[in-house]
Amino acid sequence: MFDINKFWQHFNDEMRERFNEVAYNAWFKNTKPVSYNKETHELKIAVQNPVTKGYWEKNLSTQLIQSAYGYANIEVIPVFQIEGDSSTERLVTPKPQTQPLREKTQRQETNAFVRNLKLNDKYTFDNFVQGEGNKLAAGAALAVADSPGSFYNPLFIFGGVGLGKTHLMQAIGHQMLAERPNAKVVYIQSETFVNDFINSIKNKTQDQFREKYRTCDLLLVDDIQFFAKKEGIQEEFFHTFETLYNDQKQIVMTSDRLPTEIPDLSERLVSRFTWGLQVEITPPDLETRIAILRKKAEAENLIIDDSTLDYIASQVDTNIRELEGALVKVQAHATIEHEDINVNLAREALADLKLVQKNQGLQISKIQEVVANYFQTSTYELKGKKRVRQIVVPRQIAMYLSRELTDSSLPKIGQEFGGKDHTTVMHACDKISREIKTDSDIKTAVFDLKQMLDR
Ligand SMILES: Nc1ncnc2c1ncn2[C@@H]1O[C@H](COP(=O)(O)OP(=O)(O)OP(=O)(O)O)[C@@H](O)[C@H]1O
Repeated sequence: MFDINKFWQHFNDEMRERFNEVAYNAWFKNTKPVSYNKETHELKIAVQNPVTKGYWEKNLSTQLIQSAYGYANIEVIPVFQIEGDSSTERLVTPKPQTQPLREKTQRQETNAFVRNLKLNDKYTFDNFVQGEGNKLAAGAALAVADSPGSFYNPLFIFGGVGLGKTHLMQAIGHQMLAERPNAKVVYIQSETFVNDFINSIKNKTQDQFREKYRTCDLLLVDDIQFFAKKEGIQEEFFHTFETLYNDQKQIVMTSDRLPTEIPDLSERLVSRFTWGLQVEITPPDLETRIAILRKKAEAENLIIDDSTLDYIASQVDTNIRELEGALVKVQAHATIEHEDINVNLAREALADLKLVQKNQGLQISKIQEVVANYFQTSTYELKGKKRVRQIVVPRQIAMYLSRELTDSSLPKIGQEFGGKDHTTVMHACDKISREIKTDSDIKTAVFDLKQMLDR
């Protein structure tokens, strides 16, 4: 009799030995066996999200089959299903991966020159706290670090300012260097690529430029949105990308928005960027913010009780860099005042900071409220799915105004409108922009609403 729970325990024990804690938590902690069919030998396994599913199918199935064979002498057929993923992050599912043109080349370990540019020692997987807003991105980064060049290539991480995109990207670099110290890892800001390219033209050193970028094992390009509208650079990057991709070298990019939202990014780059995986990081919830602060406090040997951590975390809700800044500020205040850190001290230290971002700038929720009132409908309907004209038009106008009057990305707006796709928002924005020119009712409504929102 094959007891799946006992077997699962046995398999997990084996895997715990093989994987470090971060990887173990990512792939096994929330993965559970569901059922085993002794006729068909299908072993159903529930995983949390598509990244985990992909990783299991590609990298862990064989080990599972072997383990089951060793344990009970049966050949199981693993079948994966995604269960209850409440995550708010978006995962843009890859198009079928096009096969690289050339055969995988033997990695050149010897004589490889190390080009470990400015990786921050602190940006490792161990120091990265996983939470709702980043767990898909973290899983994808771990998967890429595990099988560079073959799993999700390129990996495109996008999201707002200070949410850990650079941290995750560099963690992949650290892991590669830990496993292959001679690997050539190139980490750059996209502006560096631009400057290097321009200098190489000026100094007639294009060969060296190409050598630097086209022969690395891992290319990490931060903030790729700065390639917007730079045609020559895009052309050069396209060739860099092609060479690396065809050699099955891993490419990881970050951006504050999706490739389709980067102005004048060439079609062929947009399409290549979608070959792999695009995954979003969204702002951390309170629990994750507390966990991040706790980790930082431990690293600095600071003793801070839970209620104080809770207080600091509640003051900064969108940007982890600012959250860290708040902790430094509290720490400095304690040193100057020669006092222990507690809630009162934290309150004093942060009093002068206008840290709570949610009151800054116009919020999408405010736009929804004003638009709903104007059209005598409700925010509930604006976020809903009804396709009748009396609701569709206000909804599209609200989306258009959210795009015009806030810094929010299309995915973020989609999310605020009941989890709609960014293409729906894009369509609404295009449509209203056109109709303002041709339909005087729409024009008047948008004009009035803008006046109302202009506090
Ligand atoms: N999940 C996390 N766990 C621990 N630290 C984090 C986490 N996310 C972000 N940080 C820390 O927050 C700071 C900002 O992160 P990072 O620079 O990676 O953000 P970013 O998304 O690349 O920002 P930008 O858009 O400005 O480039 C870093 O010090 C990073 O270590």
